[in-house]
Amino acid sequence: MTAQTIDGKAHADGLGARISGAIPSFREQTGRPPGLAVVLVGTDPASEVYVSSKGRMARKLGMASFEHILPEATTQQQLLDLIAQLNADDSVDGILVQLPLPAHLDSLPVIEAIDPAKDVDGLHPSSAGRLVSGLPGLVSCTPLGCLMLLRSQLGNLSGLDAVVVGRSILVGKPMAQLLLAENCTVSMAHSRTRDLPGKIRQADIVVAAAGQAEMIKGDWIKPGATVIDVGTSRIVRDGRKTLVGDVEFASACGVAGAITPVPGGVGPMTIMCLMHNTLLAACRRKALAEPRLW
Ligand SMILES: Nc1nc2c(c(=O)[nH]1)N[C@@H](CN(C=O)c1ccc(C(=O)N[C@@H](CCC(=O)O)C(=O)O)cc1)CN2
Repeated sequence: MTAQTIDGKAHADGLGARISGAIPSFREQTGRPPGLAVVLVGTDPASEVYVSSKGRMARKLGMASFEHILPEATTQQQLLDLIAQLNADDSVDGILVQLPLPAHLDSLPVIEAIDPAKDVDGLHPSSAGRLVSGLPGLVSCTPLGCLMLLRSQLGNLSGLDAVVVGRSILVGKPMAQLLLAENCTVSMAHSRTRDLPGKIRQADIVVAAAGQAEMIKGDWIKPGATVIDVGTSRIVRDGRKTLVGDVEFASACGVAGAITPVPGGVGPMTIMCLMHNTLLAACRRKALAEPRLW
């Protein structure tokens, strides 16, 4: 069996087309485009790439992009002052602070300082609480993108056994809540889980978000399962730097029914779901009808 490869880039392009199609109507009704503010502290090379991709994508779709690149030595108070300024700026509909922050900064108070109506990363405790409570809100971009891929691949997820490997607030926890809301039977696995291969072997859906290169092997996967790989690790293979996921792609392909590749799977959906959330936040802030985007 060779698994079907789930093309995240194609899905993201489709979503992007629907988002850009909805922006002229927002502009007509408000006299301005939806606005996204992205904050980067320091010079982490991967974060610099992600932040510039976000700004580029926002502009490409017709949004306003406000990029705030702060020096490594930025203090907690300076960062909180910037968040307060962005909260008060009506042209900003979404605020995202790129993670991880430098070690001397505490990310949770910064996330808590963001106006929940502008929390396009879905990380504010209010957004997380709304998700758990089944209330409409803004959902963290990577798990939202994973859910879109799963729905498009499998249709109705009700009754399926799902395992989420990893328990971060960015991916694992919101992913488990989204799958629960789809009526999956959800297990959460993490670094202390006993018999991880055994847990994964029972799952119809595997979402791998542990951040460990190629830790999940093909013979851990239930034949025909759908595998969503959130990991992105750079390893050296045959003397060359290679980007790999948390799943050993070659061996998993021989067992799974469908699998996301790395790169080109979940990553492009993360960026497009940020655009999705920015448009949604903009419509909600202005009490406009929300476009149906997926
Ligand atoms: N505030 C946030 N910080 C971080 C988030 C987030 O959602 N919000 N997620 C990640 C980084 N990230 C976006 O910020 C992100 C990661 C990966 C990709 C992506 O498209 N990856 C490509 C490969 C790119 C490469 O070659 O390096 C792919 O998988 O195809 C987009 C966004 C942590 N921080």
